[in-house]
Amino acid sequence: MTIQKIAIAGCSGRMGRTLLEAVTQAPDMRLTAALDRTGSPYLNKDAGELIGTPCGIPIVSDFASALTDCDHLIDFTRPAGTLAHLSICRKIGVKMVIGTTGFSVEEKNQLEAAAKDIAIVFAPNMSVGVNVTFKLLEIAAKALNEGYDIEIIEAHHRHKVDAPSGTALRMGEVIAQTLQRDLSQVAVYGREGVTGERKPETIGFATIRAGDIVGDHTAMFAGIGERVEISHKASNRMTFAMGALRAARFLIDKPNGLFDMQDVLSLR
Ligand SMILES: NC(=O)C1=CN([C@@H]2O[C@H](COP(=O)(O)OP(=O)(O)OC[C@H]3O[C@@H](n4cnc5c(N)ncnc54)[C@H](OP(=O)(O)O)[C@@H]3O)[C@@H](O)[C@H]2O)C=CC1
Ligand SMILES: O=C(O)C1=N[C@H](C(=O)O)C[C@H](O)C1
Repeated sequence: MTIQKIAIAGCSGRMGRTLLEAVTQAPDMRLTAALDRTGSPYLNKDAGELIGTPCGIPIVSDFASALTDCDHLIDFTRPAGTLAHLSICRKIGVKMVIGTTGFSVEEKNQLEAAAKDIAIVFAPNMSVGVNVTFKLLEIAAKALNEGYDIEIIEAHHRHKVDAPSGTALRMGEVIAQTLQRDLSQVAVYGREGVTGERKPETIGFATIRAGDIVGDHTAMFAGIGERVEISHKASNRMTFAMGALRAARFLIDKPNGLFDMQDVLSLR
């Protein structure tokens, strides 16, 4: 068994801490770098202290030198951070697993360009359940392609900064693509005031931010006399972290290319 050398960006964040737990418990992985941004109060502390088990790896902020002895960087931070890390990984040939959400179209193009040189898995949701849900949405959209109004509802914790969630947007993309609609033309993000009647081809998004909700997503297909709801509810961030580890294993023999969890889970 070849041991994969893993670096974690944003290691003191919610996902960073969960990833620390997952990586330090994985028999085929070794944590070789734990990174936080400049100014983090955790710099120079043992990364394991964040999860109650010291591991001898200090938290540092100099990505370029910390990444020299790593195979993969797992990055769940913010678009600006991920893009800065991307350019270093591209330069020194470190593969990336990117879970960050909230990228603009232009920023996503930067990921695609970097994937010419390094292998990347980029997915708004790394859980197996959500990725199976995307397949269920294809089936539902194909069968309920007329006479059903489509709405996507998502709920997350009070600290989440982007909306709608990356997963909700991907759900919209999957449905729009199946129905040969252009999401940028048919998406409706929230409603207020005298909105007029619903246009049949629209795909609506509704966002809830409250408490400690880990991540709930529902796609509703509402017709006359019935409605179908396809839901996923995450109750623990470890489901995302385990998906990220699967993604890193998937990348071992990939020299370059941009992949998502549908590739990792052979769902395409
Ligand atoms: N794909 C998936 O399966 C999942 C994706 N996510 C996504 O992952 C991301 C992180 O979520 P979460 O862990 O809850 O967020 P947190 O805010 O808890 O953690 C984010 C971490 O990134 C750091 N960070 C913020 N901005 C920058 C920057 N510009 N450069 C470098 N580091 C930065 C933060 O540092 P500081 O504390 O100093 O700000 C923190 O350590 C979000 O985009 C979220 O949507 C979340 C769960 C699952
Ligand atoms: O910020 C989060 O917490 C999550 N973000 C992802 C998203 O935006 O879809 C995935 C998950 O739902 C948790």
